[in-house]
Amino acid sequence: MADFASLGLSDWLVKQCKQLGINKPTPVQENCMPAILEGRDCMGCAKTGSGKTAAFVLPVVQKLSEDPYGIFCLVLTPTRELAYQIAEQFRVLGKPLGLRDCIVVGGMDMVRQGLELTDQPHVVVATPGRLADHIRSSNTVRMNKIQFLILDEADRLLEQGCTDFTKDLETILGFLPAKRQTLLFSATLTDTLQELKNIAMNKPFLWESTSETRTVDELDQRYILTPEKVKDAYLVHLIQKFTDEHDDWSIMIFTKTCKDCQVLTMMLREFQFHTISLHSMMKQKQRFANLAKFKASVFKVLVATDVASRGLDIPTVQVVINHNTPGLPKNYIHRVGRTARAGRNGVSITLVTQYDINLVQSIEENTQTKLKEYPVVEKDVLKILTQVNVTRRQCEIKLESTDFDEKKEINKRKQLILEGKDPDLEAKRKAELQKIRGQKKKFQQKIQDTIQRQKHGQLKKKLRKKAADKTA
Ligand SMILES: Nc1ncnc2c1ncn2[C@@H]1O[C@H](COP(=O)(O)OP(=O)(O)OP(=O)(O)O)[C@@H](O)[C@H]1O
Repeated sequence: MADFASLGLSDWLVKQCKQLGINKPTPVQENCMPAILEGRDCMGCAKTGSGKTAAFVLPVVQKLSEDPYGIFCLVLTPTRELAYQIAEQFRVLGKPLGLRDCIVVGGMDMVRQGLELTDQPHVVVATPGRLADHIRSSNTVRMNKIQFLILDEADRLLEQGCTDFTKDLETILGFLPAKRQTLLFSATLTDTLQELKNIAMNKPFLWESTSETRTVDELDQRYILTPEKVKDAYLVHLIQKFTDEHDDWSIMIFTKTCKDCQVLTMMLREFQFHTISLHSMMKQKQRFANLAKFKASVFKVLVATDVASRGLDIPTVQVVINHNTPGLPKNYIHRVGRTARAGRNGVSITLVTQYDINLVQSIEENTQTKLKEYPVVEKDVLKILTQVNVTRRQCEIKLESTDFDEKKEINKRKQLILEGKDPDLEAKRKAELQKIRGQKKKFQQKIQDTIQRQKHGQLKKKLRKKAADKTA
């Protein structure tokens, strides 16, 4: 196996790696770093927690030490928390160089960011929306000397999910020099490979780990089949069990919506679990503060939406619980990848209702892994069922008395305005669409009823004929 020096890193950088416990290159580092140092575009697809960040940070820092000027490298990433984590790696590994970074993310002071950007940092780590805002609104930002463009979690940046980055990416890509190295990384790159290849134009070096499975072997993947109404009781039971048995374990719980995330946090607190939350309806400062407290193990339970599912590297996370079964296999891969990182063990437990069985099948097919049932003594869960459900309802009522839903509406309107849409017109369109859907449903129901009636009539006829034949 190669060492970092033989891959082309200077002695001082190898020393710097050692200080971080990075002694031997992981496969993604061993394979991608030489190509990047040679000047090639690169696409690296490797499992969660396999060291993809250092696979691009190290060659950039090496190159920067050889020829530093202007804003040298731009990293784009889908979430604000991830931007801070990546910047931290640049800062630590590039410390002997006096590397200067600038973080450009939404929810933080735009004026200050603007000033930092004009101060020509070596590395800019940004979320696409905020950086595109700076580019559109200011003529002082210069990025014409960029040597590296890096898209971390590249497939997420390009997919058209609930946050659509495509317009912002267009603005940013149009602003960058064509002559540059482009590096794309993710644990689920293959799903959008073609679109990604169009961004990395110079015949990119593509490296993909050869393993058949898409999740790490150190991860024990489990499921619990439960009716919807018993889900929360299972959740409380699991957390009680893990916190009783392992006082140094941290637990991440993923939920489908911000509201669910908030209610579950309130509920778990009622049961005296030290719980905090992370979702997009929180103020950014609160998001950072909560994540810092969770990382420092001040709080051992974090309830989060998918905003925390990608990239976050928190070594103490030993358990991931999916309160809802993720609709897409790749979301599952990233969520459960928050544990069992860098060779450590971890457990994931997905709560599955009868309606989610096909989702589990597609997760199993996609990851090439079979989820095993997690054994639970059912009567222990049933014992707490009423108490859990009553507590949840109380928390829901408490939340309804706040302006949580109102804030959601305001945020939605803000988002639509930012996208150049008229919120009232959109609401009208949505209502019309719902009306049409309702009519369609009614019509389908009518057809179904008629078919049922006809079948019933035919059956009756048959039975009558049978009875008549018998008596004859
Ligand atoms: N060569 C190495 N040896 C030991 N540890 C390493 C090495 N490279 C990176 N690490 C550590 O492994 C952990 C996971 O790395 P990283 O966050 O880069 O994973 P990733 O592949 O980007 O995962 P994800 O797909 O979830 O974003 C980090 O704590 C990092 O410091």
